[in-house]
Amino acid sequence: MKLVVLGAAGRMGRTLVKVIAETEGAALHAAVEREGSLALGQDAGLLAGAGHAGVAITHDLEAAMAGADGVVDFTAPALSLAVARMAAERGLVHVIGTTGFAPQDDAAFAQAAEGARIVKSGNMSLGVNLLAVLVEQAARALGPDAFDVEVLEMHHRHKVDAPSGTALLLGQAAAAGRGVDLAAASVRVRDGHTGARQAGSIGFATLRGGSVVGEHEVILAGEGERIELSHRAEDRSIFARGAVKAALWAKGCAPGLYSMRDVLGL
Ligand SMILES: NC(=O)C1=CN([C@@H]2O[C@H](COP(=O)(O)OP(=O)(O)OC[C@H]3O[C@@H](n4cnc5c(N)ncnc54)[C@H](OP(=O)(O)O)[C@@H]3O)[C@@H](O)[C@H]2O)C=CC1
Ligand SMILES: O=C(O)C1=N[C@H](C(=O)O)C[C@H](O)C1
Repeated sequence: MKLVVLGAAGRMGRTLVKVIAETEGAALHAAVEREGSLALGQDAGLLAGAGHAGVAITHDLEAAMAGADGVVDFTAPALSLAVARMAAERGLVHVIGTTGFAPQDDAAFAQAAEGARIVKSGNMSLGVNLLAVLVEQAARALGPDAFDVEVLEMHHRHKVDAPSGTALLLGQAAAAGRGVDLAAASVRVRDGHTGARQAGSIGFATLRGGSVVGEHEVILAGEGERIELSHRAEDRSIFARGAVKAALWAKGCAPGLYSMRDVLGL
């Protein structure tokens, strides 16, 4: 499968180039960065520490997508939205790991998925997607009156969006377990005299610092006992391996909008 890596000089882009080189059935077709990037013209494999790939990083997205089967995209919301439309016009696979979208962007992805095979997830790792299943079960079993749900996350100092896509995915799993709407139930910030905790709310807490790859914890706190379900990412390759697996899986699917739970059969 011929894959285009967007943001090829970024943290995830470089990891993806390495994982593609190691994955049977996947090949690096093109590597894209923004116009003016210092990475333009460099060999994507050498930049990623994966050996010579024979693919020079380009800013020409149209040319990069010509002849490709799919695009793997861990970049920024504006680019991912534009590329979803381009993937739809070409009937391509578009794997979207980018986070930080606005709620109204969902409609644009649903429309693009009429032509493209889109796999979109705030976290592409097996471990986090299994954790989401466990959180959903726990929230369903415990109910909102006896147990309060809080989602904590910590990431490296360079991360630009909050709460993380994973925290929102886990909050969504808790909301689904309880049969409530996350947007209505979530409390994203607490500051000053907040009053007592609102029953049934799903709280979020965000930490940023250093080089932390990604840590998430869902706490279900009751009277006299507390359940803590957590995941620690130690290496970005867990996300990249999930994304490449998603691309290979989606190639055989009809156009549509899929999640990592679909890919992993969870
Ligand atoms: N779903 C998942 O499993 C995971 C998701 N992520 C998400 O992936 C995204 C990227 O993370 P990370 O790799 O750490 O970030 P980086 O900033 O290291 O990489 C992003 C790359 O995309 C490039 N880029 C952004 N906008 C454009 C554009 N319009 N045109 C061309 N290139 C562009 C950036 O270039 P420039 O620096 O010039 O802006 C940069 O090289 C984030 O949203 C993050 O939350 C990360 C890990 C796992
Ligand atoms: O920006 C990151 O680094 C990560 N982003 C994703 C998120 O927002 O949850 C996934 C992972 O935790 C790393």
